[in-house]
Amino acid sequence: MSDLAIEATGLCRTYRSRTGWLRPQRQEVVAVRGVDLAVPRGELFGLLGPNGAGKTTTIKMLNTLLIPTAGTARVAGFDVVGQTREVRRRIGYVFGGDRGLYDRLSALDNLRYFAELYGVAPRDQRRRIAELIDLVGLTGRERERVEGYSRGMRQRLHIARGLLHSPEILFLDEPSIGVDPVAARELRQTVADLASTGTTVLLTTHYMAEADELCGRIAVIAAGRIQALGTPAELKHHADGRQVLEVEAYGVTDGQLVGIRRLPGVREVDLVVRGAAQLLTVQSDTAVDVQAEVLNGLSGVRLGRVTARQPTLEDAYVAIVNRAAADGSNGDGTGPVDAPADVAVPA
Ligand SMILES: Nc1ncnc2c1ncn2[C@@H]1O[C@H](COP(=O)(O)OP(=O)(O)OP(=O)(O)O)[C@@H](O)[C@H]1O
Repeated sequence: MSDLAIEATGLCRTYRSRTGWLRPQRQEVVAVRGVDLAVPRGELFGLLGPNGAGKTTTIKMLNTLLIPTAGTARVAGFDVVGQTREVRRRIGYVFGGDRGLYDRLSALDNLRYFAELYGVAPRDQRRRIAELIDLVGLTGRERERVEGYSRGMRQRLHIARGLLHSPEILFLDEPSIGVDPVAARELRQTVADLASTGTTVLLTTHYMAEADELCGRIAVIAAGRIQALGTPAELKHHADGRQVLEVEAYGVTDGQLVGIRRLPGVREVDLVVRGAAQLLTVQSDTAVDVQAEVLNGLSGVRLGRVTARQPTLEDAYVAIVNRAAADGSNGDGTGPVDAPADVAVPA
């Protein structure tokens, strides 16, 4: 038996579609362009990246829902193209969102139904379902209809469903999407508990903090390629030599952002909306003090708290994704990736 739960070599996927009906045109999107992965059994591995990076496409190839256009992958030791049945028997797949549960049924009845569907032996069903309800923290609520469940509870029930047939490997695609912070914390606890049972977990997420807390190693994917891979501590080195200035502001204009991006020593500029305020984050070289220049560039804007701090893993992630966008690191001239709304364009 291989020590690797997941191994991929040169995995690629191109989508071909047609647009227009009068003069149909063929369109090609290269979603994944040469992904190599080696995930040992029992690891909680994170796949992180901006929108459109290729995370879901990668997961779908690994769990046999999509055929790679090039490259190979083995999951639980079996080939994802030639041995789909063996792979499917050993994996679970849980994706974020609301689909896939019966609202009118209780959690218990949902799990009973899916246990039948997944072929869990009748004599094992009762014990397995009880174990899973306990694992995902729904004990005491299992007889209530799912329609009354919060998003977080539903998501934990999804995880229980994905684990019914005791998979060796669980793919968790954006489990915390749309879940409030408290429920997201409970969800993270569930994932951590699950990993401690020895199940290999491949988690995709947009949230660096989530990956940081949970994952042994993280691959940052952008433009269909792995741009960086390592433990959270290793990834943090991508922001070495930088310092971060955070400014709470009200009404920063695009023109001002462009001006700040052009300041000497500025490496990344990121603006996110936090309630009524904006949070401007400026990464700069430690050798250059940009604070006075940045505040000068914001003249006329009402400012709140101004904080200088050390870079976090999130800052390192922004640096990795932006570097990929800046050098169009697709390597084939297809240009930069789309940065998500909450990730800055490169300075
Ligand atoms: N069925 C499809 N047909 C055509 N293009 C597709 C299809 N599915 C995905 N794509 C494209 O492939 C690229 C990668 O998409 P993918 O869904 O794998 O990214 P992702 O990292 O999971 O993004 P997100 O975080 O937004 O879910 C994107 O450019 C996307 O538009």
